Amino acid sequence: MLSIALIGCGAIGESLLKSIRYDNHLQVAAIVVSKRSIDRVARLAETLAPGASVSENIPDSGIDLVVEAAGHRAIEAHVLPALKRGISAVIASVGALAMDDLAPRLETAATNGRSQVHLIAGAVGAIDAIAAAKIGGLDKVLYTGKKPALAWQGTPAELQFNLATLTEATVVFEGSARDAAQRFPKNANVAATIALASLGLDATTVRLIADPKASTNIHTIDASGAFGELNLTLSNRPLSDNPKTSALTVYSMVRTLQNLTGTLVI
Ligand SMILES: NC(=O)C1=CN([C@@H]2O[C@H](COP(=O)(O)OP(=O)(O)OC[C@H]3O[C@@H](n4cnc5c(N)ncnc54)[C@H](OP(=O)(O)O)[C@@H]3O)[C@@H](O)[C@H]2O)C=CC1
Ligand SMILES: O=C([O-])CC(=O)C(=O)O
Repeated sequence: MLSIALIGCGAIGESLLKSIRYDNHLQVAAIVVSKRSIDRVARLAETLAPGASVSENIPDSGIDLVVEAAGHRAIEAHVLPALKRGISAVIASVGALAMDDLAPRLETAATNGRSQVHLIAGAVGAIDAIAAAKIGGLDKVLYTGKKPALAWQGTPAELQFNLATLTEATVVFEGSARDAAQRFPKNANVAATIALASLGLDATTVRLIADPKASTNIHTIDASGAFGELNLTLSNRPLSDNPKTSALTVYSMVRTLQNLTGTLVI
């Protein structure tokens, strides 16, 4: 039985709790949330994670694994200290690794604590294939992320375009995966994931598109190298609680957790 501290209980966190509720190998022992969310999440936990503590901090003992679904700042506040304490972590907010020196700090914390960081594939696929292709040598990796226009609300795209009146698919960003992840922390985690698995944050090219005609989150990877070529398109249904986030992200998180407790894993 893996005893989990879930960090964040928004769209992903709540959906994750529903998905793993009856898994005999996983026990959510703690849910770590901001002060303002404690009452709301304590009510949710009564049915979705009975017995879990709900507080602002990871308990001092009894936790085997930290699962982050809270955003970039929570990694700094909760994941880094947990890794140093010897508690491994599963991270959803992979784009955070494009910030400052967070990636090497996570590595140092995990080395010192003899723990491990698992970055989920999240809303995208073929991470295994591009990571393998990298070993033979990659020439080009382009990620294109297209979402409904309103999924770009609250992002820098809103300052440049009137999202509510767009009539055509519009490129809202073109550049490196590092810039994309830094400027669109809630919409470009997969850009960072693809980059970290392939050519790196600075050499992986990203294009982000707001499309008023789209009803799904469409992720495309075009890669080429010594292995040949890869062209992948996913058309993901968004979570009802958060149109920025695809349901596949939750399933990817569940799969990661199941692989940590399973005996025959794929
Ligand atoms: N890898 C991938 O493919 C994807 C990754 N993501 C990442 O997952 C994260 C979660 O996504 P989603 O659930 O849709 O987002 P939501 O905004 O629905 O939920 C995030 C939750 O995290 C909580 N939170 C924020 N900061 C902290 C903190 N320091 N400590 C504890 N809780 C905190 C918020 O609560 P409060 O309001 O109380 O602060 C909120 O309830 C996103 O921020 C994004 O970075 C998202 C989609 C895909
Ligand atoms: O959920 C998605 O479709 C992808 C996403 O938001 C991200 O990469 O941050």
